[in-house]
Amino acid sequence: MNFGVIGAGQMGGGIAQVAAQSGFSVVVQDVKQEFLDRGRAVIEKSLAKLHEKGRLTGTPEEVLGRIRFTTELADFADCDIVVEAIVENEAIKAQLFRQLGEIVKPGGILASNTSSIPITSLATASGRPERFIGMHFMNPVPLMQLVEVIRGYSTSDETAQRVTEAARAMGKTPVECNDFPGFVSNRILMPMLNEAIQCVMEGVAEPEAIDQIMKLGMNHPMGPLTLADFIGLDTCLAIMEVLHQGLGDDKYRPSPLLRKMVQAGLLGRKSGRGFYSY
Ligand SMILES: CC(=O)CC(=O)SCCNC(=O)CCNC(=O)[C@H](O)C(C)(C)COP(=O)(O)OP(=O)(O)OC[C@H]1O[C@@H](n2cnc3c(N)ncnc32)[C@H](O)[C@@H]1OP(=O)(O)O
Ligand SMILES: NC(=O)C1=CN([C@@H]2O[C@H](COP(=O)(O)OP(=O)(O)OC[C@H]3O[C@@H](n4cnc5c(N)ncnc54)[C@H](OP(=O)(O)O)[C@@H]3O)[C@@H](O)[C@H]2O)C=CC1
Repeated sequence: MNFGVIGAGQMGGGIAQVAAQSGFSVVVQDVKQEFLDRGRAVIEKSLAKLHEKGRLTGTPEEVLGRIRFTTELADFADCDIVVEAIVENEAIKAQLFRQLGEIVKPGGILASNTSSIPITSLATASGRPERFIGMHFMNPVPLMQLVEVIRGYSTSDETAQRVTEAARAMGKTPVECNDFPGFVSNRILMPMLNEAIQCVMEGVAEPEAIDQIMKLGMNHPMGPLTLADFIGLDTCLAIMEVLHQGLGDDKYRPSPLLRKMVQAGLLGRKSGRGFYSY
């Protein structure tokens, strides 16, 4: 299997890693060499950790040897499946898929790891809607079980089947749903994180207390503000905007504090500061 990944950020790097762990031959692309170098370093660290715990088949070097890093989209020409994991912005993703539709071999499947953007719109941009699908991995990819598989309006059964098989080969459990804003995962998760942010804004409790209450009281592995910082506050805001616009209900209005923090460049873990400092 020739597997392509676009974007070497936290999701793209993780997807490339698990694809290589399952024996696929992987190409990862990002716009600048420095992003590729950073992505590679994160993958190396994760592989070392898994190896140390005896949870890796083969050595980290063997797995890394199956990943090729590039800045050229042309290197995806021979891929069987390409998963996009760039910034959560519909216009930027659509532009990328217009290009990819021209580059990837006709039988190749294009997939998006988008958290919320309509799969059907991206499928139209790609020019190959039958061979387009949502393949939504969870963060951190090497540790999380789920892949949410989202069919667009024209996605073929064969495409859904091939992507489901690929997800299983990557050690994941694929679960299918339909193309509605935020799908299932973020339609349910993100309003909870948004509400936690609203609690900070209204002074209901300090961030640490909100996280403790949800961890100890609901057995969540991470408190909602820790999780929002982990996902990236820019990504959380982008998802809330899609829910708000797409479902047309003010219950999905992004918290003004979330908007202000993103404007201030406080994006969470990836920028060094969000609700906590890293
Ligand atoms: C926004 C979207 O569109 C969709 C989304 O993804 S939403 C986000 C979904 N994800 C979640 O909700 C994650 C919630 N958090 C969790 O499930 C857990 O905190 C977790 C699985 C991340 C960690 O589990 P944990 O065992 O309780 O925590 P922790 O002890 O910190 O980590 C376990 C180990 O895994 C390691 N680890 C963490 N990330 C790793 C990675 N990427 N690769 C390899 N190892 C990793 C840690 O270093 C740690 O190792 P040690 O035991 O040696 O210290
Ligand atoms: N964070 C999460 O928990 C999850 C995120 N997702 C989704 O995955 C996608 C990526 O998110 P995440 O990995 O967190 O984001 P990151 O910000 O970590 O990574 C995005 C990467 O894509 C690069 N990029 C930006 N624009 C382009 C472009 N035009 N062409 C190629 N590469 C580009 C970025 O470069 P630069 O540094 O220049 O911006 C960066 O390396 C989003 O759609 C998000 O919604 C899905 C599941 C979970």
